[in-house]
Amino acid sequence: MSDSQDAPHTLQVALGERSYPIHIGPGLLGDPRWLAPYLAGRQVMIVTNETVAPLYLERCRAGLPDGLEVRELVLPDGEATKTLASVERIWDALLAAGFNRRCTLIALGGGVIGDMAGFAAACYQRGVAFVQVPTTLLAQVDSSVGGKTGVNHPRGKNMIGAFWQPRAVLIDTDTLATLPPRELSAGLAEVIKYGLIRDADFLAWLEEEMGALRGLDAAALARAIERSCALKAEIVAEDETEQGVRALLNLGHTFGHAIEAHQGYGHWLHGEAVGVGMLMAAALSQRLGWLTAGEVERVRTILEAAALPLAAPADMAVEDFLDIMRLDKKNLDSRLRLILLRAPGDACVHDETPTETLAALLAEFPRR
Ligand SMILES: NC(=O)c1ccc[n+]([C@@H]2O[C@H](COP(=O)([O-])OP(=O)(O)OC[C@H]3O[C@@H](n4cnc5c(N)ncnc54)[C@H](O)[C@@H]3O)[C@@H](O)[C@H]2O)c1
Ligand SMILES: O=C(O)C(=O)C[C@@H](O)[C@H](O)[C@H](O)COP(=O)(O)O
Ligand SMILES: [Zn+2]
Repeated sequence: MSDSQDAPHTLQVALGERSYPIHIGPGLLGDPRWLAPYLAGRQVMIVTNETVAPLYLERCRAGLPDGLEVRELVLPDGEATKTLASVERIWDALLAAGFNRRCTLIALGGGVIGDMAGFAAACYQRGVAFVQVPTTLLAQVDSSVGGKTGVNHPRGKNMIGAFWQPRAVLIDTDTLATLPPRELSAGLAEVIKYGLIRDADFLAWLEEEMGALRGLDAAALARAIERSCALKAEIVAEDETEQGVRALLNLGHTFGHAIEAHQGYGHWLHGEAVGVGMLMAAALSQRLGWLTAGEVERVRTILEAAALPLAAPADMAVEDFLDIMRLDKKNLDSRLRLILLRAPGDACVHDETPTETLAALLAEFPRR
């Protein structure tokens, strides 16, 4: 890549006085220019996990200016640890260190760390500063932006949480070099989501560039991250607390969250469950007469090219799906609200799917 491509790009999440930048580029971690401006005071806690710490904790620490009181908390890894008990560990560590309201939490890791550290920041002494330093593709394109924080409940994903915006998002694209291929594919599911809900040109570009993206081509990844963040920032700025358009970001999630909860958190990666959930949403859209068979096939083909699963778990019956989907946070007045596709690149919120149509889709969708 040329120097100009290497220079970090900055986007803005426009939320009035809580607006914040998303810096995207290689080599950001370890460079004090990027973290220092967003620290609330001298007390800083880096929250990370056992996988990420040996890879990037030292570099993150090196990116902090001298003279700070820096603590590190290394949590266990995995979606199954996205619990209130883990968040309590963060609060315990903050109190043990005597951290006050002007402390800053740095979330160094994937979406699990980001969601938990963000929720800990939202509640500690009724709210302290935090900075997102996402190290998975999924976290870089989605979870680090927009301020949804929280933890899982055995009955449902992200059931306990808060909207709490970070002071900045720092995306060091170099961190993707160590990401396992399965995690890269999981992140690609959320990237494909943006194309499907709002940007048909981006979807077509992704179809062309999927090989480059899976091969960790730096320029292709940088473009995918930037376009994804721009679309998310635009939607969040329009509807921070999901009263309307933000719900489109949930394409595939009503089905996907049901799979994650039913299978036991961590057995299916979030992105894998969302990927197959988007195919289910596309297939349901076809049953409602909105998508053609060819358009559903297009969705299936791009998910396959991203090496994502295309079938639901063999042991999930129709009622297993419906029981969990009835608890979904989008539902109002006991009606299921689903995100469906009018066309690739054009999603909508729909709460009038006949139960028999949904049940038939769930019964007939392929299992693996
Ligand atoms: N808040 C939101 O808006 C939002 C959006 C999307 C997803 N989420 C949540 O995010 C979570 C999924 O995030 P995720 O996919 O990042 O999972 P994750 O946080 O579990 O990270 C995936 C795996 O990659 C490892 N890892 C992280 N960075 C690495 C690196 N650079 N190199 C090697 N390994 C690395 C992690 O330790 C973990 O094992 C789910 O809990 C999901 O609900 C939240
Ligand atoms: O930011 C959003 O809004 C999203 O829906 C993004 C999703 O990719 C993400 O998985 C989110 O955590 C789901 O939110 P939830 O409210 O359905 O738990
Ligand atoms: Zn998601």
